[in-house]
Amino acid sequence: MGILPTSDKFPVLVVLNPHSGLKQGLEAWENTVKPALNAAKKPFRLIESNSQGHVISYFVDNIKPIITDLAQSLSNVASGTTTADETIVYPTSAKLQIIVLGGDGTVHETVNGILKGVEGTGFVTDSFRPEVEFSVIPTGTGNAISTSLGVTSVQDAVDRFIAGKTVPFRIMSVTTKISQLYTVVVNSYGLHCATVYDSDEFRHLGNDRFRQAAMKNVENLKQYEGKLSFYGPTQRYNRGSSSLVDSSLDSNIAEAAATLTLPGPFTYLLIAKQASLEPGFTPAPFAKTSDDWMDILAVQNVGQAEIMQMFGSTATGTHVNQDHVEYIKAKAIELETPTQGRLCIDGEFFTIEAGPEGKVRFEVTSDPNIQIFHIFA
Ligand SMILES: Nc1ncnc2c1ncn2[C@@H]1O[C@H](COP(=O)(O)OP(=O)(O)OP(=O)(O)O)[C@@H](O)[C@H]1O
Repeated sequence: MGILPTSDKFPVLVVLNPHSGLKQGLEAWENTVKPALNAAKKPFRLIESNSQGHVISYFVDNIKPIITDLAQSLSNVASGTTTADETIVYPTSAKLQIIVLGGDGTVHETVNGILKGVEGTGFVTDSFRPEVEFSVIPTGTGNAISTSLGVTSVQDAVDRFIAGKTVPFRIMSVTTKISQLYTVVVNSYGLHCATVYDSDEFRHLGNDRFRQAAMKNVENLKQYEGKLSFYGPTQRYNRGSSSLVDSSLDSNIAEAAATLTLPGPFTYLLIAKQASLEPGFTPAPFAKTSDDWMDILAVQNVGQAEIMQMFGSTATGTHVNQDHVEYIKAKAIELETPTQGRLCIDGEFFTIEAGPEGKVRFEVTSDPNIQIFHIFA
């Protein structure tokens, strides 16, 4: 039996966003990541993002041929005595490695491009299910994924890639009547979303852009109308016992009746998959990159003093002990707003249409054809 090239010979895809953060991606690539790949004799293919949305369209258009090539590189040729007896044995899985030099938005584009590129094609099935292994090199602004995994530098991220240990990288689905996409870090509504929206004008300040924009929005604090409904199991933070306590054991997330409802209005609402959104800012301290929950931080109808008090404790995650903070882990939730609203999904903006027609459902799906991602940790 002859073995054709293995995945070690298949190129690592390197997605470089030269615009992320303070534009340090290219330098990190040339000075640290490329030399490490060359030293490890790992072939690579560089994909340089040239505009917003480029990475999504690249993967929508190319993921199928890439995975086909990868699967072929892993195929075994079982030989008989003559060439005519040879049969090709295709693998049931294939691991595609992707290094992202950018921020969370670039990981978001990569994940969405890959899943859009394979959806509805029968390309990912029980008999063949590719897996994607991400190495995220922190060269964005917030670097939420890297920060939440405790990655401290470009070199640390490269070392973890070379060491080769991965953990599941779970994602959330966000669905409305007319659209569907995936979130890797956080969905937000209210003050946080307004802050991200306004922060682009302060991009030259690096990480400080979020603080500047947050202060601007706290000064003009608004309340955001909306109702949040929970389906299936939930765990709610209990301040008395300082722990998460099962508040619904209902395992059916498709149930019509909500197990819990927060009536709003929301001052601040996060639906997070990562604990930290940037170094020193850990609003969802119980969130885990690899678990099958999403973490909801909800602050309803409070004033500037309560918001500032919360911000004062988010570095340590102790804000969950404050009276006005609700912290709940869930599998499926729906947000409905009485008027048109704005949702922020991994730094991108999305319009929520008013009323039941515009309802947005967030879910950590257990579909193995969606949860195909791992991350070097
Ligand atoms: N060549 C390009 N020129 C301008 N913008 C780009 C380019 N390529 C991608 N983009 C956009 O850059 C934006 C920022 O990317 P990214 O999220 O990686 O960095 P960041 O916002 O600085 O970091 P983080 O998300 O970690 O806070 C994304 O909206 C992406 O679509």
